[in-house]
Amino acid sequence: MESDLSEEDKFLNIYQRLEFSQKLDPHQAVCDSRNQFFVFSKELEKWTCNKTQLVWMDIHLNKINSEVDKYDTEGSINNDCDAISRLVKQNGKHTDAPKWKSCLSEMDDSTFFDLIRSPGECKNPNVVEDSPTVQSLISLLVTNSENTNRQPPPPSSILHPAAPTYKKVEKSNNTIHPKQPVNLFNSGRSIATNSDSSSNETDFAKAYGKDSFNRTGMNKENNAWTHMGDETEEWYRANNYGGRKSHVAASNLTSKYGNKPSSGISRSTGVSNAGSSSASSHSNNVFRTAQEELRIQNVNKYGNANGPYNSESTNGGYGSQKKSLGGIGGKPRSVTSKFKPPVPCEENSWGSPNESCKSNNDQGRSDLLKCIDEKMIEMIENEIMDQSTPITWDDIAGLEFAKKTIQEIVVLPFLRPDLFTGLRSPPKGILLFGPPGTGKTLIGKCIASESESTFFSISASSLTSKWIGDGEKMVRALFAVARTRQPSVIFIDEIDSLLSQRSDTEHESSRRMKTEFLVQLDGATTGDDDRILIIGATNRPQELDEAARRRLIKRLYIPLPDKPARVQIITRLMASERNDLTHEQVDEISDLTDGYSGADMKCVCKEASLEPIRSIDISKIKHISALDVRPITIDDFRAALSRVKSSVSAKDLDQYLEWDKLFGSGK
Ligand SMILES: Nc1ncnc2c1ncn2[C@@H]1O[C@H](COP(=O)(O)OP(=O)(O)OP(=O)(O)O)[C@@H](O)[C@H]1O
Repeated sequence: MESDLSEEDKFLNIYQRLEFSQKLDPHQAVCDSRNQFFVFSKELEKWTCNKTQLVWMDIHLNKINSEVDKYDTEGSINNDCDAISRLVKQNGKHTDAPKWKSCLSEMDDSTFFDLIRSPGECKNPNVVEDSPTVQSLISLLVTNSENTNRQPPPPSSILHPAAPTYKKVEKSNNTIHPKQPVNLFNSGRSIATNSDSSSNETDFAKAYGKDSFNRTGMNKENNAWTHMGDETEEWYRANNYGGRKSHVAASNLTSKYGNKPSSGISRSTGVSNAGSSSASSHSNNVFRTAQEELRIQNVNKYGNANGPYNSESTNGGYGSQKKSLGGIGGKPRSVTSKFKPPVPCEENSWGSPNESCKSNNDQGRSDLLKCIDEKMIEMIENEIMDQSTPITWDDIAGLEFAKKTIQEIVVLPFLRPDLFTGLRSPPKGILLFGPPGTGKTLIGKCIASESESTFFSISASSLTSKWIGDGEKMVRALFAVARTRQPSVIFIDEIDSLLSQRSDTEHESSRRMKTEFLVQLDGATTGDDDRILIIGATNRPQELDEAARRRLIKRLYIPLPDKPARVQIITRLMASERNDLTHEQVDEISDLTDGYSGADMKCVCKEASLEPIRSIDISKIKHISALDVRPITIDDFRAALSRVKSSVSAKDLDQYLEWDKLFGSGK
């Protein structure tokens, strides 16, 4: 599936998600600058998740799909989730948060600041050269110090001068896996090398379009390093950072980094050779302040001192129109500007509502959604809110007991809430358990359409992989949106993987998501006012967390279809196909399919319906009329049955029956 998003949109999308997920919690804002490290070290764990998220998004955007296949050393990647966990495992040695924590906490201040300024040159033996963690760390420092309005680290352009790319790296024996996403903050493209600046521009322009080359504020004449040099100089002027020199001329800086063949990060960030152009721009040794230099260049280039971001200028700066990297008023966010998260309305680090929160209120948005990220709301409405064809009870074969119970406890109370109050109030959590492919999802959809509710369908594995790191926020957002769309049904497929029994070894983010889910579940299932029904579906009820089990009061076993149900499925599916099956033959097929699930039955029917096509001579298939294709016969079913087997074993069935006896709502 090719995404319609432009490269820039994709980048903004990912960048904002990352930025969003790095938003500080209030307690982190009180830490002093040295303690920041501990906080950020902790955050590295979070960063690991973000990388995963990034990997996932890349997978989703079809950027590394084929690479994932190559990566599958065990030969069985079943889904994105597996792929990601494997990628994370591989990347693990680079993002080893505890190791970083101890290594950095022991580090003296000067090593620490050296690391920030020039990670590639840091001589600390514990710092892994080329480690993406170093870059992540720097990115975190930059982003977070902006968030907290504390003393800023060096300008981000020093550390990651180039715009991010989706550069594909060929598989190699590097310690960093080739499929590891290109660090957003480190493009791997060295833009500013004087000798090949034009080719770099071409590269960059190729990747982002000619326009975006200008929009980043980096262009051929006013080349990136000159710009960086100025910014750097200003930064050093403004901040006596870490007790170091308060003023360092840009040329000094550039020669320091520019002439050394540095390794690791600085090489890849483009810092290493970047100095030469700057040096030439300062070669006449006339010292100007950064501000002056910038103004002159802007006047030359744009005809005004404010450069591309001049409010009157039609030349849109990067993000100067609608989109911006957290920038305010169309200007890109600078290192000293106050962080404006893309999150519309969570409390900021200082405990007061942020700007976008206020504007949301101004716009009169629902109170329920005011603290939820707009992007998440959008995602929920687009991806999770199910607007597929309504399902009726007649579409579900068999399962009479489950249907009757559900009608009684769910549908009627949803339609007439006034009749079902007090003792009659219905359960708000239902668990559907049973073998795969027996119609649990169908029932969920049917409940939603019959009770005229909004249907939210989410699979737990997508919560844990797709929104990894953001899972807990996603859960909160999901329930908030569901509250605004009442009555609503939230259907959670594979609920066992979301609410499996908690263990000490599980990841922090997954534990947080579980807790959030249970809290929301509790709220939704005990709140009298809410008309939200939670339906969990699982094939592994025995793995469900006890607390979750308790909250899903009605636990209904959805078994394999019995014979009448199988007849019903065959008849319904064959109704739309030409066939010459008699009642007796349908009966025979249903006998032959004992032990098949509803999904298996569908497979058999599909396979049988292909037989008439297979019998057509391949040379005639192009011209044959649909009416000339022979009808489906019993023999086609016999052939299909030799290929399609039941997917559920007798042993599995015993387990369900046993669990039903213990915890099920029975017959
Ligand atoms: N009782 C049924 N009546 C009609 N069709 C059914 C029934 N059960 C399953 N099917 C068919 O099988 C397909 C899969 O069913 P569904 O997704 O509801 O199963 P499920 O129990 O949710 O499976 P899983 O546990 O794997 O998610 C349906 O789209 C439908 O075509």
